[in-house]
Amino acid sequence: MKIGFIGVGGMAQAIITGLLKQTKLTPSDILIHSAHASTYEPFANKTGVTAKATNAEVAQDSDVVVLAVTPNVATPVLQEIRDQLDAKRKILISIVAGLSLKRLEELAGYDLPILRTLPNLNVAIGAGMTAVHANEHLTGEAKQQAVGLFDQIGSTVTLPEADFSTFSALAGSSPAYVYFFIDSLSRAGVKHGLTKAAATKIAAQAVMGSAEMVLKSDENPFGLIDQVSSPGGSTVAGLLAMEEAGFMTSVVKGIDATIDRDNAE
Ligand SMILES: NC(=O)C1=CN([C@@H]2O[C@H](COP(=O)(O)OP(=O)(O)OC[C@H]3O[C@@H](n4cnc5c(N)ncnc54)[C@H](OP(=O)(O)O)[C@@H]3O)[C@@H](O)[C@H]2O)C=CC1
Ligand SMILES: O=C(O)[C@@H]1CCC=N1
Repeated sequence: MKIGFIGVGGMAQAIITGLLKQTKLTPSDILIHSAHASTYEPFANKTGVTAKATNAEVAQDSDVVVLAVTPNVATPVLQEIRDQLDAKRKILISIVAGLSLKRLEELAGYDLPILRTLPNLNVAIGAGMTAVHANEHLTGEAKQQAVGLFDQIGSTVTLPEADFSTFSALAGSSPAYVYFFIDSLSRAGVKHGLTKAAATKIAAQAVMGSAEMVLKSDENPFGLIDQVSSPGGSTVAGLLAMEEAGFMTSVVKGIDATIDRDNAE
């Protein structure tokens, strides 16, 4: 199976890196093209994937075409490759935030099997979280194959398209917010005398363990907060100070702004 990527930015590179690490796909199975050779040629040289000269060549020579461009250029790019998207032989996977299946079908072909996805950057290490929704033409083995790509680089969840914006904030953008939280913890460690490297490792390991605890424990997060907060202790003092500075409100406001921006696409 040949997989072609149109757009080779941060997210496409993360998916390709994850696929090469976690699946049986080899660099020769992957084709790429993007707007600037200065982006895709060094990536092809580094990973061994094949750089093509045009978007149309990628679409022509791939069984699965992954649309990984920014939303503002998705329309002209799909118009450019539409003739190559033979509905009997190709699957289109879109990772473009805010681009509906209806719009994808209008632009790429009404009979084309299409999987709309919203992955996150952690697919690069096989720990992604990806929402998927297939159109009516993507069924059976072809659907399993397309969704299976994302199952192999993390977890997937099938969601109604109406929930994609919320998912995008909670899982697509949230890695940035969690990295920000880790960096904030780490900076506080530096303020109190730790090196940045030591503080970052300590903070990241604590966040990773805490996420795993939430997933594996029967308790909800508030129950776990209570277990950490010894009566009269330091944790509850820290929690109250964070809340006084608006911790939960700032997180919810950030998610609201993320959803609003996604809906404006
Ligand atoms: N970043 C993330 O965590 C996530 C991103 N997404 C979605 O993934 C998509 C890509 O985002 P991201 O990787 O962050 O963005 P980037 O800006 O990093 O990548 C966009 C890519 O599109 C390419 N491109 C622009 N114009 C064209 C064109 N005419 N033909 C071919 N390629 C073109 C760019 O080429 P060049 O580099 O050569 O200029 C670049 O490689 C977006 O639609 C976004 O919504 C979804 C989930 C998470
Ligand atoms: O910032 C963005 O628009 C994309 C969508 C989800 C993550 N990154």
